[in-house]
Amino acid sequence: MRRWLVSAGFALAGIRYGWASQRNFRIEVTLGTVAVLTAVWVRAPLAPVLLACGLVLSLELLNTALEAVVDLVSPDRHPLAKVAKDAAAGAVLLACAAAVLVGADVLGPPLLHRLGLT
Ligand SMILES: Nc1ncnc2c1ncn2[C@@H]1O[C@H](COP(=O)(O)OP(=O)(O)OP(=O)(O)O)[C@@H](O)[C@H]1O
Repeated sequence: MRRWLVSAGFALAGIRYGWASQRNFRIEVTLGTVAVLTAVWVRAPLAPVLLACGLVLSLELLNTALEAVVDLVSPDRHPLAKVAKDAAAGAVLLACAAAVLVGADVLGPPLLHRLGLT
């Protein structure tokens, strides 16, 4: 149990670093919070919204980790460093696009109904 708590502490430190250093991570946390609160408000299913948020935030942290490793091993510019960073950024972009589609599909209809637009 103590070892698990120590590991969880390191993991939380990683999340704190992401929050402190990555503007995109802060934006995604904010948008995710808005999406979850909206889902609660319009009584939409929470699971797909939470999964989409988790996917985006997890990939953003992995992207941050990969950027740190690339900067460590390849401080000078290198084509493979570019491939690694661009691919990781592409993964985040794909997850964000999927999250927007999930949000529109899950939150859109009940939100329009709640606002009296349908
Ligand atoms: N060592 C490198 N070699 C080659 N290209 C690089 C290298 N470092 C960065 N790049 C290029 O510059 C882009 C931006 O890299 P950078 O490390 O500034 O990340 P970023 O997208 O600004 O992320 P963040 O703002 O989260 O730090 C990369 O996607 C890549 O195309």
